[in-house]
Amino acid sequence: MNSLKKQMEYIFGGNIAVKGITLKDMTYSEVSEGGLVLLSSHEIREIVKPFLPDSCEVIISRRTINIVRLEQVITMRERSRFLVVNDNPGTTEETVKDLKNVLSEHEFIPYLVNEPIPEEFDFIITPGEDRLIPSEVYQTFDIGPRVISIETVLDLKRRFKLQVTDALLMQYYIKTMVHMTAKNNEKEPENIIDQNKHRTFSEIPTESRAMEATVNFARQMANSSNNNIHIIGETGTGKQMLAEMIHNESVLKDSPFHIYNAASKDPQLIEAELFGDKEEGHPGIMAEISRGTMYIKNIDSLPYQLQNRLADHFDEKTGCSAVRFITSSIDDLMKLYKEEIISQKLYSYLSSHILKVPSIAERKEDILILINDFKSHFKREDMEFSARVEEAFIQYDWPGNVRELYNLISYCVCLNRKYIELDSLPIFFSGITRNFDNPQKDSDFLDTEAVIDKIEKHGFLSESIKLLEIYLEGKKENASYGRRKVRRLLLEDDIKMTDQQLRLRIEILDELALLNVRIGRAGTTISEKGEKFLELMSEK
Ligand SMILES: Nc1ncnc2c1ncn2[C@@H]1O[C@H](COP(=O)(O)OP(=O)(O)OP(=O)(O)O)[C@@H](O)[C@H]1O
Repeated sequence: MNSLKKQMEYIFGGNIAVKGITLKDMTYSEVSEGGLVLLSSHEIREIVKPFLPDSCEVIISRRTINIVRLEQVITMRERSRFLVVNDNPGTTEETVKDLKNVLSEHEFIPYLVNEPIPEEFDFIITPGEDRLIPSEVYQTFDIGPRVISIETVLDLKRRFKLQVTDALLMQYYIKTMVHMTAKNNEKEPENIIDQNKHRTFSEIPTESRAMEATVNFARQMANSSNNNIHIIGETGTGKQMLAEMIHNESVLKDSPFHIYNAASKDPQLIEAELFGDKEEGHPGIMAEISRGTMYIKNIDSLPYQLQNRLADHFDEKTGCSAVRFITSSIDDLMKLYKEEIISQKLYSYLSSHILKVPSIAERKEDILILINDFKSHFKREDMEFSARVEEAFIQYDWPGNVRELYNLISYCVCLNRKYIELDSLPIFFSGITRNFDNPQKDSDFLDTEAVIDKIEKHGFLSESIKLLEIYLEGKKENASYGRRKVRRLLLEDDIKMTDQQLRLRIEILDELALLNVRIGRAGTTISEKGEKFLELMSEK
């Protein structure tokens, strides 16, 4: 799943917001109305269907072999015979077909797990399933897991009406395949949601007194014998994470952690899911749970008439140390009770052990700490934010809290740059620039010597300066120049460059954050840092 998500992010470069979810983490509220769902295979369609709102469009990603990884196989002597090993008959057949299409000079024989090994072949080939290889005797080519196909990429382009040519998208596609190949041996960072499964309180990075108090209280509750805990906090503050931590540090840690989200559901469905459905013949979650922690999020969305029934269940399970209930809400419990959203009986169960998770606005001292934590999570400790970006992060209100902060850092990671400037941040982050009408100069961030050093490794400094000047001209005229026009303007200054040389220069300047390279009509523009660099160079 991580791999498919990464491919999408690399290919579409931030033009599409991508969220990855594994089957085991799927819940009813995971996909919002009107979203587009890309499934990794046909097989999971029926399993996923009940979790998706009717208004969702579902497409199945066609997967194919990663051509970039075929280098060695392409150079083998002709008419070599390969035994193809994959995880099921369907995917084996598809892999054989794709290999035959691309490498018609060789022969490919499908291998079916649990069937005798065919008699005659020279090598084994597998798309990342080397654990299934039936014989160690033969030389094996592992061509890495199958990748999203170009048809699916073009299909997505059409559906999202992206302003990018097929040719450019194709180039990004190939670049992504090369990237996937180069990174193949590196361990992908785990999904942060999966991480909660092993997380404990010691992993909450904080210097906020409010957060510290919450964690200390949670630690005490984890090991106390009370069955009910209620967590209050704005969206994305980490309520679910805290609930999982409580579970992980309690005596129940080896039992399951169940999640039920009561938000945006039909009352009859909630009743059937929690308390059973006689016609369908299932007893309901409450009757089925015999051990572990049950986390019910958005408890205030539970229909009023079901609340006392739930409270009765709490009653039944009180004293039974095998089950604990943790509930959560965004609003304060007293307010919910006063507004008659929560019944008196349920209130009396929930109000005795309350944890409040502070919002980011209430713990601004933690912003840079959290950012460092996320940078190391993505193994991108080298990524640096300019002083203005850091300042803007502190100023911003973060309505989506830690989730929004995490998403923004993962966006920055996808930019694949060392230095992040204000104008590298996504447009939706507009709130951040509001306070910067009079921006202070960010001179200490620009290490001119290091920049010159890097530029000179790839060509003449004077040429890159000219290039930046051209883009500055373009910015003043409010025009984004294509490469052909840039080459013509360079020629006027007697600088002759092939398209490939120009592309490389642009890439280097992009890496140094002196240029902002964007796909499609947005085009390439000079960044604030690029302008600053030109200013400093003209003073020299
Ligand atoms: N202190 C933290 N350190 C690291 N990651 C955190 C922290 N707090 C939250 N997160 C991450 O932020 C994201 C949101 O957290 P979580 O889902 O627990 O929030 P929530 O309050 O339950 O949100 P909602 O009410 O919208 O469901 C998760 O990916 C979580 O792992």
